[in-house]
Amino acid sequence: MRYSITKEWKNPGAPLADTVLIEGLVVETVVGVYDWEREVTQSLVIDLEMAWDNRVPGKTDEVADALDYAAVSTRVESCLQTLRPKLLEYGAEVLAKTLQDEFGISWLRLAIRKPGAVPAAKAVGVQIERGEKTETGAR
Ligand SMILES: Nc1nc2c(c(=O)[nH]1)N=C([C@H](O)[C@@H](O)CO)CN2
Repeated sequence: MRYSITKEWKNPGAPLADTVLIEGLVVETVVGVYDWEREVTQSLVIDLEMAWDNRVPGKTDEVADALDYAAVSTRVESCLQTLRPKLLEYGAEVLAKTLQDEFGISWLRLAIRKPGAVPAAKAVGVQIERGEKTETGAR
């Protein structure tokens, strides 16, 4: 008899490790603490890792069961363009809460980079993790 080794078999009750990814999403918005920065738009680069139970869309092949990365990307852009944050920290906090509330994401890791803000660096930025990974991926 053959046994397939599943996560549940190895570690019942463990948080689901599945995620949906968005990497290198470029958003043009007003951002920054200095007066000149309130007069221009600059590029932010967003990386997102979001807990989701991919077993369900993996069975049904229905986007309605998936965390739609296209829909999330559109919301990331509209959120940051409306917010026009001074600090990346504030942008990250509001964006994380917006995505968790609107898409039912239990846990996410979010990085916002601001290329060119420090000319000697490739990019500077912030990274946050919010929420808990649950057994099913749901909130
Ligand atoms: N931790 C942070 N430090 C700084 C930020 C920020 O958002 N978080 N922002 C700035 C300025 O806006 C800078 O990017 C202008 O080049 C400075 N430090």
